[in-house]
Amino acid sequence: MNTAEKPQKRAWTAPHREQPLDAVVSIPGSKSQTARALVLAALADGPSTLVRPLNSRDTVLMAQALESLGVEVDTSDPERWTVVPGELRSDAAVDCGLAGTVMRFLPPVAALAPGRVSFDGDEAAYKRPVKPVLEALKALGVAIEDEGRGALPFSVEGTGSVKGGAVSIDASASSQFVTALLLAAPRFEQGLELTHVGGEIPSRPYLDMAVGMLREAGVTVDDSVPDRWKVEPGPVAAREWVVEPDLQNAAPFALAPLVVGGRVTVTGWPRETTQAGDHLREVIGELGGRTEWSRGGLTVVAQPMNANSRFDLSDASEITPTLAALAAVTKGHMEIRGVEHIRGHETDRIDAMVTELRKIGATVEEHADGLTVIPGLLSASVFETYDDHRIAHAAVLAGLAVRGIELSDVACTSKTWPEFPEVWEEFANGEGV
Ligand SMILES: O=C(O)C1=C[C@@H](OP(=O)(O)O)[C@@H](O)[C@H](O)C1
Ligand SMILES: C=C(OP(=O)(O)O)C(=O)O
Repeated sequence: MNTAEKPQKRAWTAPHREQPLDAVVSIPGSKSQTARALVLAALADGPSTLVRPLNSRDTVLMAQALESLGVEVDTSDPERWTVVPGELRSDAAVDCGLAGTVMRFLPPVAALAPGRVSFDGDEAAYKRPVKPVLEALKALGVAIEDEGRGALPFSVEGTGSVKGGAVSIDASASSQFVTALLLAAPRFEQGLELTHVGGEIPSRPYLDMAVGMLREAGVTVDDSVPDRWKVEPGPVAAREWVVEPDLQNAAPFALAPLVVGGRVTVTGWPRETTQAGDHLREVIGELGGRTEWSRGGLTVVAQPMNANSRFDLSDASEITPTLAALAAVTKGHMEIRGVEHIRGHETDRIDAMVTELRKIGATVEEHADGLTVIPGLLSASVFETYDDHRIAHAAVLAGLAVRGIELSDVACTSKTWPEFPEVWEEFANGEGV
């Protein structure tokens, strides 16, 4: 199992490449599916297995947190994790690291434990919003101690059961608030009727993923009314969860041919999926690239790029930094909108990309909900990565085009892919991976 420790910072020069690519890459499992499968397996009516789970800081933190809550999680076989649920324990201490999935998905699970469960995480995690989940739990009768912060650190004082019922939240800052409550809801005595009240919910495909996986576990979920979910109380079925490759982590690889030419195949890209990263296929097409199903996956083939583009990435916002970096090192204007909520991701990603792309010579206009990038005369810089794996992905894509870009820290990629630097190096320098 990979370590859940906050990684030591490591400066790293991104590899530069001039020749077109011809590569086939395998991407580790989806963070979001692994996190959901672990939670559902922990609440299930028997032992479950996860096939090809993601083994990275976020998912190891999730596994360790569940273990501290009394669930057996055996990660000794990296291809197959087994989860044996048990009586939930209190007096547990959950380390969330910087993982949104852990800090949001586990408080409703902790509410089912018979006592106090404390939550803490990295300093950068203290800025990330959790309030709507905590307020919803309070409204459902669960005692929470957060000194009014609505953020880490906090503790959940469970009584061994949650009554459930109707509750409203504002999920405009993160879809994870909804997912968190839905995943634990079948174990609430009365189930849950959850209504979203507020601005648009971002990252909607993740809600389809949550509802889809709940249904696969035999739970009845009614999502027929927009922004309202009804989850019936009942057992969560133990099962085998087969985890797909993580399509968000595929982004820098899939976009690389648009920078240096050639073609790249991401193996095992599912033909049908609820993963938000699947939106990349559409984005690549709109940029002028071609995608085809070949060589055991999705192949991206470089073609002359379209000059100007505009994207609403509210559904797939995690690709914003990487796409913005692509815009800086290719041609034309790119406007990205609909992603105000990424200011509350691992770092303020809009602010970070505006700063770092200007440093390498791009002209960047900042909007409340996005940015517009116009390439300029580019030169190498130290690219600050702000503890954020997606900013590191952006930096390496820029580094393919601009020789000598140094990432202030590449170890932050361990959040979702500890081997990322070595895999990227081999990809960028080699004939194929
Ligand atoms: O539920 C999930 O697994 C996720 C939902 C999204 O969160 P937001 O809705 O906060 O964007 C996404 O950005 C995150 O990487 C994973
Ligand atoms: C926003 C992200 O992560 P988290 O699950 O921590 O919110 C991400 O992985 O891009």
